[in-house]
Order: sequence, then structure tokens, then C-alpha cells
Amino acid sequence: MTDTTTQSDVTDVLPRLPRGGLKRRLTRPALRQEAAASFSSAGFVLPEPANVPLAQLEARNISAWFGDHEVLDRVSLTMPAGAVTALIGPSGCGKSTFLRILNRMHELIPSASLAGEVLLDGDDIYDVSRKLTDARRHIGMVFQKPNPFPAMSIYDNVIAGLTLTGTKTDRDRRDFLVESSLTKAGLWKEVKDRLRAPGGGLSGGQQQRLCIARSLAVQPKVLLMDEPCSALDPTSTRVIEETMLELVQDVTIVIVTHNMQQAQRVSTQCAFFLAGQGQPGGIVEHGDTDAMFSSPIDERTFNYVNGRFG
Ligand SMILES: Nc1ncnc2c1ncn2[C@@H]1O[C@H](COP(=O)(O)OP(=O)(O)OP(=O)(O)O)[C@@H](O)[C@H]1O
Repeated sequence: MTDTTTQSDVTDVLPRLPRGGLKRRLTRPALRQEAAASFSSAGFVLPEPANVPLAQLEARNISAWFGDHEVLDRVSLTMPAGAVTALIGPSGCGKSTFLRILNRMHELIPSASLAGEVLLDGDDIYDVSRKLTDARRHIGMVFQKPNPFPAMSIYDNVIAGLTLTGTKTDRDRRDFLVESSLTKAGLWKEVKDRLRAPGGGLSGGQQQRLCIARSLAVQPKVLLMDEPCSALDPTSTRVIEETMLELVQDVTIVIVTHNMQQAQRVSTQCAFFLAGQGQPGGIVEHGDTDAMFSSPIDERTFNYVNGRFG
């Protein structure tokens, strides 16, 4: 990720989609820069933080393809408001694809298509009347590899989503958002005296928390996290996990993780994904995290959470 993202990159809007059920073929490679896309927020007024209610996300009958290769088959999952939902399962079973479908990032891939519905508090984010930018604004994303704008200051990184999309905010409001977002991301104390230093000068763990702060600055209702700690050391991982447990009071969180201890530490509920040989992925079992780990219903879940495969 470089500093070359332009306003048009993040405010561009993909073609409207046919309503759910049908396989949707989306080929326009309009928004390629994942980080920029994760905070698209064109032309909206930021609500006061206290006025952003917790939201539930629900996936209904999600199927996904890359070309003719079906990678998910009719996956349904409710991700409750104010909870951390962990998506677990072996490599290649479709967890990241499912996550990207939850904020319309799957459609950035030219060969990608999907079917089904994603409801944010009951409204389908794929409905033809809904803007792509609305989905991205309400449903933020943090990636496996920290991707701050390296030459941009810490302060400007946090408000990058506002700046790039031309969202009007006065100086006091920006200062407030920078401090509150960095505080929620657990980074404020470490950087408050060097807000004008470049984001690229932070450690990997700090950069990841900076990216979390950047996502939070546009006040999303849901935060999607795709293996957010896999590039981090154990200390940074612990800090991010503590941050997540704080954040979940304000945003609904969905995390993909390969780390079973992490899933147990941070999540309220788990969904175990699996794909048979040559078959699309699906959810074998989901439910309360403690129950999934202590007394799973399906033998395959038992084997997976106990490290017997995957
Ligand atoms: N851009 C792409 N183009 C074509 N196929 C893809 C693409 N991305 C993923 N796939 C395929 O989709 C399937 C699901 O991949 P996905 O990354 O969603 O799985 P995953 O469970 O998240 O894996 P991992 O845990 O290794 O990240 C795999 O067969 C993968 O090869």
C-alpha cells in the first residue's frame, strides 16, 4: 500500500447488482486498493460516537465462485450485535472469501461472483437500492498485513478515510476522532506525543493498531478482521486481542483466525468452516465458543479444534 490512493479510487461505485438468489457475475475491477476500499465513506455526515448503535450482521445462503469454481455453498450465519464471531477452519475452505463478501470486497476480484444476502440490521447490503460505499462505511475491514500509508503521519493515517473521501469535518472534530480512535485501538498513549511522525515508523503491532484506528475513525457498525495477528509477535497479539475485547462494546466483530487459542480468548461464538475434497466450503457447526471447544457436536469439529487436522 502506498500513498498514491486517489479520491476517485475510494469513491468509485460498482454497478448495481441484481437482488439475491441469482448468481451474480461481477467483473468490473473498479476498486482494487483494499485498504482504501475498507474505509470508503463518500458524502456522509459522521454521527456522534455515542449515536452509533450496535448492529447485527446476517449472511443468508451465501454461495461464491471464482470463475466456474464454487468455493462456498449456501452458507448462513448470524453474527450478533456486540459479539465477536470467530471463523475457523483449515486453509482454503472459504473463510476469507466469506469475510470479504460481508462488506462487498469479494466483487473487487474480476472473476468473482456470489449468490445470497447479507443483512445489516435487516437491510441487504447487496440490495440494488443500496450504495456500495454505504456497505464499506458501515462494515470496516482490517487485513492480515498492517497496511498504513507509510509516509503519511500517524494523525493523517487515522483520518485518511475522511480525507480521501472528502468528508467535511472541522479541526476540533478531527482532533477528537484521532484521539478517540487511537484510544479505542489501544495506541493513543504510545503515539500521542508524535502524531506528526510517519505511520511507517511504528512497529508491526502498532501499525496494525493504527489500521484499526483508521477503520474506527469512520465509525463503522461492524469490524471484519482477517487474521489480524498472524504477522505479529505474541506481545502485540495480546494487545490486539485486548483491544478487540474493548472494541466489541462499540462494534460487532468478525474475525478469521487459525489460532485456536485466540478464537477461545476473544470470541463469543465460532463457526467451523470445512470444504471436502473438490467441494465448496460450508459451515459444519457454529455456536457458543466454549461449547464448540468443550463439547462440539460434529466429530470433524472435535478433530479440528483439537489439532488433529488442518
Ligand atoms: N482471487 C482468487 N481467485 C481464484 N480463486 C481464489 C481466489 N481467492 C481464493 N480463491 C480460492 O477460493 C478458495 C477459498 O479461499 P479462501 O482464501 O477464502 O480460503 P480460506 O479458508 O480463507 O484459506 P486460508 O485460511 O488459507 O486463508 C480456495 O480454493 C482458493 O484457492
